[in-house]
Amino acid sequence: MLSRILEVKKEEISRLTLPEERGRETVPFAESLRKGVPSGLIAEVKKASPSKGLIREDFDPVAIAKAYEAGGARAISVLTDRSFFQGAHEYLTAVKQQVSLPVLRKDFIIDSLQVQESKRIGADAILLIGEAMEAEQLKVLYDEAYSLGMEVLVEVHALETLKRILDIFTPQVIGVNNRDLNTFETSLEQTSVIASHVPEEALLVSESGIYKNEDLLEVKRAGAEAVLVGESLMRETDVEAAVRRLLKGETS
Ligand SMILES: O=P(O)(O)OC[C@@H](O)[C@@H](O)c1c[nH]c2ccccc12
Repeated sequence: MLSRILEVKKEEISRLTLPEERGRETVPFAESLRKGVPSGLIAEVKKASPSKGLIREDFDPVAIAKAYEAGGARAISVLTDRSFFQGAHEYLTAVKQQVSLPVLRKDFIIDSLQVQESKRIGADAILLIGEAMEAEQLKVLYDEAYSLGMEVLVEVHALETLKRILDIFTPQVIGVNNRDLNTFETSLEQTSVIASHVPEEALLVSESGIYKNEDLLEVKRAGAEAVLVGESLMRETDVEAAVRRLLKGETS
């Protein structure tokens, strides 16, 4: 699956022209998550996914992001990939303009042009997926993002991938994707597999497959300092109440 997505991305990049700068001032991402520790929540605006199909029919990205903020999330993730996740750049720009939390651009970023584009559409942080490129290339895009004033969530699924990256540098924020992007298999245990190899100074985020407060407690016990949650919140009618239930009053 991941390789199919990357093929489509390469084609998109070949046609990419940079939009005008649309965002506002950037808001610190890692710092906001650290304030949420022990469970800084990145809540994701996600309409659909290749594994689950359409997740939410009644889809108003700004209303959802505002409910996430009111419920106690520390950052908002917005899917901008159109082809596989029915996302849009416009969703991110709109959320950035109307919500004060930092906004993470969730997409398959493998090229410098996409990093520049992220800044222009208003991202405070971007996702870089370890499995999507060589560690050297990831470092180049990582440095470029920081030089533009953005931050980076470096995601890995496999321990091997993390080791390749740590051989080169230590990212400030490291995410474990509990879902394997090739098979879609999801297991929260992946967080414990990775956690003991993550350097102390990096902030560890556990991503995907978190449905309830017990799941959150499980990944926290494994060492996660923040979580990234999409589907389970997107399926709820009252999104704000769902965030509160997930966090169970653990953050202010
Ligand atoms: O909907 P979930 O299971 O709560 O997962 C959210 C997020 O982790 C997931 O959307 C995700 C993690 N890494 C990605 C990379 C690309 C696209 C999507 C993702």
